[in-house]
Amino acid sequence: MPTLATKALTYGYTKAKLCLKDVNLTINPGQITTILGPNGVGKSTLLQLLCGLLTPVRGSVLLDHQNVSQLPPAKRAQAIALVPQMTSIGALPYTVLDYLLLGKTAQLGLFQKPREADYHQAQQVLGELNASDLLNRECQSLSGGQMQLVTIGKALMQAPQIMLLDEPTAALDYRNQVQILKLLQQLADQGLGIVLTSHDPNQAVLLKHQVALVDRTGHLEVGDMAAMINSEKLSKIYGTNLHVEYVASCQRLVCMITL
Ligand SMILES: Nc1ncnc2c1ncn2[C@@H]1O[C@H](COP(=O)(O)OP(=O)(O)OP(=O)(O)O)[C@@H](O)[C@H]1O
Repeated sequence: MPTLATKALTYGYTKAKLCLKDVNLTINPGQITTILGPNGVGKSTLLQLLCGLLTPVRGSVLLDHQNVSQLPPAKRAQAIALVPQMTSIGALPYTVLDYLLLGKTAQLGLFQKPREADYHQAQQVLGELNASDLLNRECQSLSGGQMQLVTIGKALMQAPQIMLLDEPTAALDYRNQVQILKLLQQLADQGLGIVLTSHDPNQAVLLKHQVALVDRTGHLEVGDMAAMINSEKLSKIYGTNLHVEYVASCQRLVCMITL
């Protein structure tokens, strides 16, 4: 499995205003990285840079030693899957099955139809997500949470080596949140590099590995979960009082808000 790394990555949508500055982040095989930070600091932008949808103003994103923005799109899609934020997915005129099969595009020839095995994979992926009943539904008829599961399913269809997920549990109920977090752990155990954004530091605690905090100046600090998740760092980054405490009954740190 490849390593994905940014070197002094800098980006702005306009020249006048940079939103990410000198970001150095390494995503190793089998490692989960949770990106936390306030609204609008550039977390989604970072994911789009990591998969080559956006091109850095300065610095680079390297997949092993190859520049991601110079890789052919099919090669990129074979290595990296992006699960976009729910708010950026418009109304889709597909059935769930057709949408899932779009995940195979990079592996099929130009005029090649999906193969028998691809249909089986679509059923299997929905089964893993506990959403088999959605197979023949129109995407436009799905609830927000159902669509989020299906969108994760489409990324799984790509059989990527690295998965980037933008707030993958934002629309999900607690059972589905647990299911997706466990799935991410399983994928990491299989050697995939996993990066997700979240607004819940508790997810970073549960997923344990690496945590990246993006601040309002566009700088990113990265470290082990134990070093990054504490009251002081989180209160500072979010600009509000947060309390992080070990709760024995949960056997983990818990992040709490206070009013
Ligand atoms: N296409 C675009 N054109 C211009 N500015 C953009 C564009 N997309 C995002 N931005 C701006 O870039 C900044 C970073 O946006 P981004 O979506 O990466 O933030 P985020 O950290 O993911 O936020 P949130 O937590 O609210 O999802 C924001 O100020 C946003 O308004």
